Amino acid sequence: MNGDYLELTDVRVTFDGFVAVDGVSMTVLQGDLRFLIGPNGAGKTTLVDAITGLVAASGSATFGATQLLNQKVHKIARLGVGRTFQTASVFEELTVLQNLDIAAGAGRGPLTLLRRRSSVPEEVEEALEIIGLGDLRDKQAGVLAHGQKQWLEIGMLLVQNARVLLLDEPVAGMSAHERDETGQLLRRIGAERTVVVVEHDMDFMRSFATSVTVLHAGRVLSEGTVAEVQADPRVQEVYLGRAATTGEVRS
Ligand SMILES: Nc1ncnc2c1ncn2[C@@H]1O[C@H](COP(=O)(O)OP(=O)(O)OP(=O)(O)O)[C@@H](O)[C@H]1O
Repeated sequence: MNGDYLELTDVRVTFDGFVAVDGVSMTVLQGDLRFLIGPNGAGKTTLVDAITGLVAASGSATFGATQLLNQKVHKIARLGVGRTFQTASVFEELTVLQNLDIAAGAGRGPLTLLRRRSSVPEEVEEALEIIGLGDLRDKQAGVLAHGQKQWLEIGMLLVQNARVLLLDEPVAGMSAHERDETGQLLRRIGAERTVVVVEHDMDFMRSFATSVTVLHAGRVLSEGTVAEVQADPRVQEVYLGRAATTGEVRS
């Protein structure tokens, strides 16, 4: 096993005395496509916020040998840990290529950024290929379909050399076709990276998760393969029972 894995130990986040994340420990290996599921308010997004520096936390979250908790947001990004939000945050007036170029420049100094580019950098070409937006490179991001914007945002993490990707509900609002394309994309990028997907879409989880962690009231309720967590009576009681007919769980 190389050092490319995310290890959380007893992560705890408190808001004014309210414990939102209550001692979470989990390990996500490179090549794993880990889904983080659980009812609304379980603490999924707060856990991702803690790992990416948006909220203070106690405990430990390491990637390689580096402690991520309570570091500055930009430092965590530079360490190779990237995230997306529920709403895609791309620059709508800029083209696909410009969005990727700016993201690629996040790690470079201002002087290098100002220098005119004669060709498309290799990492941007690669990202375009992986996210399947090569033909749309000169389109304004604002005219992309919802799914394509999410893929562009993932591409922006790839050009920043993210080794850990934390994706918050990446398929929310997508068509069935877009969901499937997104699953294939996550498989491609997940083979060489550590990917954690926060999701409520249980059909999507069943199709693409290689492992699942179920959070409930800030704690890990269950963890294992899709089959294992689905068969866990505690999970059925607090969460999956409600999804039996809809495929989607919202409380
Ligand atoms: N900034 C904050 N201040 C106070 N409480 C917060 C804050 N952020 C989140 N919480 C609370 O922490 C708990 C966990 O919220 P969180 O958004 O992490 O849950 P979640 O599992 O991501 O839910 P959802 O599936 O609805 O996105 C909730 O009770 C929420 O109200």
